[in-house]
Amino acid sequence: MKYFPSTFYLSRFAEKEFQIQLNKSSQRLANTVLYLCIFFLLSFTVLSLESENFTDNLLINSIRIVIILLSSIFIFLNKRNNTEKLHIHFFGYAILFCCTISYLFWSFSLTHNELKEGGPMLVVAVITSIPMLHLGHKSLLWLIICINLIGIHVFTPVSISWTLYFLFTMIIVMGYIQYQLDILLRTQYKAELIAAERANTDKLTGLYNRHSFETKCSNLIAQLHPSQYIALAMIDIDYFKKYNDNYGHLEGDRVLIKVAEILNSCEADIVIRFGGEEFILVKILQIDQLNWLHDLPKAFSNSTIPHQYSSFGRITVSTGIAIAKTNEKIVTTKELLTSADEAMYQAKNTGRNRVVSQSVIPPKK
Ligand SMILES: Nc1nc2c(ncn2[C@@H]2O[C@H](COP(=O)(O)OP(=O)(O)OP(=O)(O)O)[C@@H](O)[C@H]2O)c(=O)[nH]1
Repeated sequence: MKYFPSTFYLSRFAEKEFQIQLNKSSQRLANTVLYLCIFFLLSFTVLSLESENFTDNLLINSIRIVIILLSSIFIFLNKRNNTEKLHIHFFGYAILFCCTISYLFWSFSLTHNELKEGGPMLVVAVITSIPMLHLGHKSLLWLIICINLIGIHVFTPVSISWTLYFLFTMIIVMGYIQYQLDILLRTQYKAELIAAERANTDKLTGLYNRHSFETKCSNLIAQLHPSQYIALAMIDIDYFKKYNDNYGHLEGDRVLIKVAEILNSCEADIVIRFGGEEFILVKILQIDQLNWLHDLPKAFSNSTIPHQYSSFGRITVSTGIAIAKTNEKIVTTKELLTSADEAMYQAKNTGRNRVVSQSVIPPKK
């Protein structure tokens, strides 16, 4: 039996992304609970000031003030925190939560001394629900909770059997709810991932579609090292209208699938069906790879797809490649695309079934 959905439900990468998303949504809830804690702790301190037993309870009041300060720091840090570090930050946050809430009840029992059997039940109910906020490091958080409960038992006038009874009951109930919640949230996340993947994928060829082009290309440009080049190739099937008109659209679809297969084997970093019979390939190149795709016409002649209405007698493609080296200025996706488009039309106008490359020099900003 697998106990922690975090270890088996999603891939490692997806799990990390999921935790970041979850922590972000828990951030506000966590802050609200901390504000409440601060409010209660301040009230107890003020009450103790009013009843003039502040100095009698000096240790307790000092702990209250320390927790108030710590909580305020956490709220401040939490608001400034970036998403990447939130995971680690949130763990510290969860520990503070456990301690603050335990202390709150301890404090409450000391002030009113009338928690009786209901006291530990409430304490356990609240505390056992805390790990729900943070889906990582569960075992450690449960351990902290148990230590806190022992503390509460020591400081409140309740029999050990009641505390243990409530502790085990609540752990079973909350553990079950948590397990279901873990599965539910991850199922939802998985469904979102699948929907996003579908929205970014071309149904016919299985390649990424235009929708995801901008983001993927910008991400690739951001990874470029100074010694590397980036190449964007725009590929257009020649005389495809004639193919459709004579062989029919279904046959045309089959050609698109075959073309996608050939392009997929070109070792590009990104392969996109840009729309209609246009494809885009993007790749980071080393200096010795600058003739990338120059034998693409040969690849199409090897896997002959007959097209008797083309002057070549088979399916061919015209390719325009834009190559940029980003030594000083950063090239943009738009600049690459415009240049590749120009080169592709040059390939069309000079006879089709060929590759035309041109360098892109980003304009001075
Ligand atoms: N079968 C099929 N055809 C498509 C699809 N999307 C676009 N097309 C067809 O692609 C053809 C594009 O034709 P044109 O833009 O005139 O280009 P072309 O005939 O290839 O001519 P050149 O590019 O000048 O060589 C049109 O007939 C569109 O109907 C598709 O998903 N399936």
